[in-house]
Amino acid sequence: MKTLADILYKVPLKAVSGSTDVVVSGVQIDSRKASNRSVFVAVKGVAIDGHKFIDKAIELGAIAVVCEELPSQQKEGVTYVQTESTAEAAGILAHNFYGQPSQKLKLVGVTGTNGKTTIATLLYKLFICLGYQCGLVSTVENIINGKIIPSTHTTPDAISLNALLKQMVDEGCEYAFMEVSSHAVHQRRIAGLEFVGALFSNITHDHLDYHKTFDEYIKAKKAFFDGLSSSAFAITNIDDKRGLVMLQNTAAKKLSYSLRSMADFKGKILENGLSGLVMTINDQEVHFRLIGEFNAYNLLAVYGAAVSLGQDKQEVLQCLSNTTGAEGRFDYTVSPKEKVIAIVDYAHTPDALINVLATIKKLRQGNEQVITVVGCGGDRDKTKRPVMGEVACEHSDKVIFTSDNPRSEDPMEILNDMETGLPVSAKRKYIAIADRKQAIKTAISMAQPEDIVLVAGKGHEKYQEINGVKHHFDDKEVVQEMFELLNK
Ligand SMILES: CC(=O)N[C@H]1[C@@H](OP(=O)(O)OP(=O)(O)OC[C@H]2O[C@@H](n3ccc(=O)[nH]c3=O)[C@H](O)[C@@H]2O)O[C@H](CO)[C@@H](O)[C@@H]1O[C@H](C)C(=O)N[C@@H](C)C(=O)N[C@H](CCC(=O)O)C(=O)O
Ligand SMILES: Nc1ncnc2c1ncn2[C@@H]1O[C@H](COP(=O)(O)OP(=O)(O)OP(=O)(O)O)[C@@H](O)[C@H]1O
Ligand SMILES: N[C@H](CCC[C@H](N)C(=O)O)C(=O)O
Ligand SMILES: [Mg+2]
Repeated sequence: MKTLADILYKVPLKAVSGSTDVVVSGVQIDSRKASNRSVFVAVKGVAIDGHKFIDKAIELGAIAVVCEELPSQQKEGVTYVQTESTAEAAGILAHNFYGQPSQKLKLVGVTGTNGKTTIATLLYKLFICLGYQCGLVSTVENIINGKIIPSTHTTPDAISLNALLKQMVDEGCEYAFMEVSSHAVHQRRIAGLEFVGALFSNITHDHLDYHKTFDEYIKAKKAFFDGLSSSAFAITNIDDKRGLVMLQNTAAKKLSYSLRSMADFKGKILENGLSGLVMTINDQEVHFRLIGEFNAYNLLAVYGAAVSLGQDKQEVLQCLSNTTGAEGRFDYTVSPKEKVIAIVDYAHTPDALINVLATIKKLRQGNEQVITVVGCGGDRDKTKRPVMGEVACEHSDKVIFTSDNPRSEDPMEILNDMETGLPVSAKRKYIAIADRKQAIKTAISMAQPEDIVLVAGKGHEKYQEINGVKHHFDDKEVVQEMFELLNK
């Protein structure tokens, strides 16, 4: 049983009206979830101001309200707490309410534009292989010792996140690996958490709809490292232009990885083909099942984290050598008869698309064509659309622009955005087919034996979101269907 005073521990207070010596039943940032004796935290959101729902939460039983502005009319028997940032307070309150779970686990966070899911998933798989009980918080799914809990965000809101971490503690986990999105840092979903380690993968164009400028986006990611304690470690990719900036103001122990220069964790690719990567990591030669240079970076980051967590280098490399990546990341199938290669990948940023197409280019053995099916999400950063259109055309032989979660937007408008700015030479290369299933089928039927079809943008996703409704859709399923047809 916890009181309001217990969970206010470490929350910077401006004013309190009413008693804090009251037993509370939970913490909520959504008034609709308030119930008897819960604490409602009013957060100013992107769409709406949570302060508007204070009375609604009290009607549903909230016994205390944490807010940035005290309401002029206060209700009898309700405690009002004023604080500078309720988003920050929500994290700390949730952490206290759930028994400070991040202190009972070794929590490692991964941030960066691309590679978070891959790195966090590899860490989870590695530590399971090393014999530990672990948890994972990721875009694809959350996992507690093998048990899957569906995921709604890359990084859940502070309440769901702390509840999940508590469940990990209750189920005996020693380690937890989580993705830390820039939205989560900016919205303080991670406030109050104690990380033993943090990793940076890279930063490139994405989410400018939300952060407005690239500098703001960098600042959001950097704030994660700025908040680490001196007992934590921070590992960065020094081949990324912003790699060192990320660690500029951190109190944590600074470590680096690189494929190009001297670093604490130094890798060198010896072979890079469809059967995997052969590389040296700090002079040890190892074969990995993962494909592509970008995965060499992900593997270095994972190795660095494992060694920093005190694991045996040999055992780490042995486990990693057998590990496969995350679902829908360079996920490939070969058609039985024509040997067409279909690759389903979650590349949904210009940089990820360049990387995956560069990897494919290196895998080509002769004159096989590369046919790319790609779209851009609706209600998301519009400035990446023409860039992704251009990247796809520049690095593929043929391209089909199609829909990728149009959400509330008109799919044809998104396709138009992708087409603007394409050079004349590219215009002969592409067609637009808004229906994603039709687009994938067309690409596969256009393919000659041994050609490569890249289906980019949705990876593991099992839906196509149109006007607020998620319709079942699975890129891999459509590829399989088409391969079966070809085989008849
Ligand atoms: C743009 C964005 O990040 N939005 C997130 C944000 O919502 P918001 O600021 O719009 O909230 P709001 O609707 O304005 O409401 C403000 C407050 O009022 C409360 N409210 C609202 C209505 C009501 O009746 N009662 C009530 O109390 C809300 O609970 C909220 O606390 O806070 C919500 C609660 O934490 C999130 O669920 C929501 O994620 C939306 C659904 C989303 O799509 N987010 C994406 C962009 C996202 O977060 N993505 C990143 C990954 C990005 C990457 O690839 O790196 C992620 O971590 O998943
Ligand atoms: N280290 C990397 N550098 C660049 N691109 C990468 C890297 N790792 C993966 N990718 C590419 O980016 C795509 C997304 O990878 P992943 O899901 O691991 O990233 P993420 O950061 O979790 O993305 P999200 O923010 O959407 O959850 C992959 O499908 C692949 O094409
Ligand atoms: N975490 C990213 C995922 C994008 C995936 C893509 N399929 C899309 O829907 O745009 C986002 O929410 O922006
Ligand atoms: Mg992810």
